[in-house]
Amino acid sequence: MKEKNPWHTPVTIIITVIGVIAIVALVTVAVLQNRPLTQKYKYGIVLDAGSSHTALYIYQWPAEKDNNTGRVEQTHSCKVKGPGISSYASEPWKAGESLKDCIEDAKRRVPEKRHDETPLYLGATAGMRLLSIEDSSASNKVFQAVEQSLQKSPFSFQGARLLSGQEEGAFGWVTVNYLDDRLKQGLETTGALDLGGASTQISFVSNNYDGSESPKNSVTFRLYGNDYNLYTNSFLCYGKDQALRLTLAQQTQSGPRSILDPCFHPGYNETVTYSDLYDSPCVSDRKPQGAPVTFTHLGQGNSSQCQDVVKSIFNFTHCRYTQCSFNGVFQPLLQGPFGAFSAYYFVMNFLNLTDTSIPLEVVRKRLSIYCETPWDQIKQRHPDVKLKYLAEYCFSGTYILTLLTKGYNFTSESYPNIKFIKKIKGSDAGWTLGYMLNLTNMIPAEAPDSPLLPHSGYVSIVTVITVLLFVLLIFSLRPFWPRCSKQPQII
Ligand SMILES: Nc1ncnc2c1ncn2[C@@H]1O[C@H](COP(=O)(O)OP(=O)(O)O)[C@@H](O)[C@H]1O
Ligand SMILES: [Ca+2]
Repeated sequence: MKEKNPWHTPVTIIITVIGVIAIVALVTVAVLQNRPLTQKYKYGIVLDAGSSHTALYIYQWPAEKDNNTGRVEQTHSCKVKGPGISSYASEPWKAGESLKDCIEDAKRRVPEKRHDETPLYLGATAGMRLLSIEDSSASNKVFQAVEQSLQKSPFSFQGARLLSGQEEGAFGWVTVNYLDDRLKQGLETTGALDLGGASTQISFVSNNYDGSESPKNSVTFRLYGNDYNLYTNSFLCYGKDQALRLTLAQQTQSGPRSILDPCFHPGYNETVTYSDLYDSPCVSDRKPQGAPVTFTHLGQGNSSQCQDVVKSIFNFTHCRYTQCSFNGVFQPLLQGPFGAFSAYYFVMNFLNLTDTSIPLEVVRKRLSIYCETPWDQIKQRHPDVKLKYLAEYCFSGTYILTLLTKGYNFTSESYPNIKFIKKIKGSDAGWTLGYMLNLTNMIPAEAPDSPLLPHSGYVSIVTVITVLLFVLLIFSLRPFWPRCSKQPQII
């Protein structure tokens, strides 16, 4: 006789069906209820008005998660055509006009319904710092012109202002460490090295620096529950364009008709106007009296002499602190890894020298071979590179190595701690992101509460527990199971 399968009794079938429906319903509800809300983004726009050019950056972050780290990313950047806004001192309205194309671009990139809630900031750096020293009314007019132009945009314009060197250095440091997810996790931070055209910044955390020695170099932050005591310094006139002026001023003090410049390639030959060269507060007080109108700038391509000329723009004679970098500026002991960006990256990348595991001596050797290469050959090898940049890479490379080793005291041992970087996780390294995070209060002082589990972990646990409960339920109903006896049943 056939034994009847106890699972096939109507009671168990009903329990099973109800159970399965209950599990499916429970898991569905749990998943839907806790699903991350459809991703809606918020946006922020920062204009970096640098000395050589202006760039616009668009950032986005999930609308629900303003307070979480590592969530703001750069989605787009736009390079403004023409020079930096400080170059429009004599026709300020053109500074405002110059920004229009990138604003139009941003209008297309940010969804229209978000335009009026998207904050728009403009921060100006060393070019405008120099203009405000030279001619403060001209710099005010340039700011007025860009403000007028940006107020007409559909975005929520929050003002155009001059960043201090301290802010520029500190926000660059915030950007690098935010993008690397180092702040929320309380990890050892990365120092920031920013080389611009008119100024250069160094910012890092050093254990033996509490800010009491030279307080003007100290910036303190409380971010995600951690305290940071940051050392930062900005050297005005030590961006690479102004540093080049300093070396040219050094070589033209006697008012010569021509100079043989060791930092330019052999065969390089350009006419330079004295009044152009000395038209900057970095050198204007040293303009030689009775010089001719122009001089001929000839290249010599002599690396060791170039190093000497570059070294001569740094002053190491006085230091009223326990230790200094240069020009009497306090600097604590270097510590930790460093990210070097902006012109550090452009120059070292062009020279194929971004790999800092190459020994410093080899880097110097390769650079000297490059500097000694005739100008004609260099032009032939790089027909697509802007001639102004191309002519200056030998000087710029030498300046970078001198600034790092003689200026900041990096050694052959600590040089590999530097990484030349352009972007981190798709966002440009620079002060703009840190500036926006600060102004939108996007980095909280205390660590935000985070969910115990990620969404997927939560769903798995709910499913497993539900299945377990169901199995338990089935077993607890055992007394009601139909008897399953081995005895033959009487039909
Ligand atoms: N492709 C490139 N090659 C070499 N130098 C570059 C390149 N792109 C930009 N630069 C230089 O990077 C520097 C950027 O400085 P910038 O941000 O404008 O000035 P600052 O930060 O001092 O206000 C300038 O010296 C500019 O010439
Ligand atoms: Ca800059």
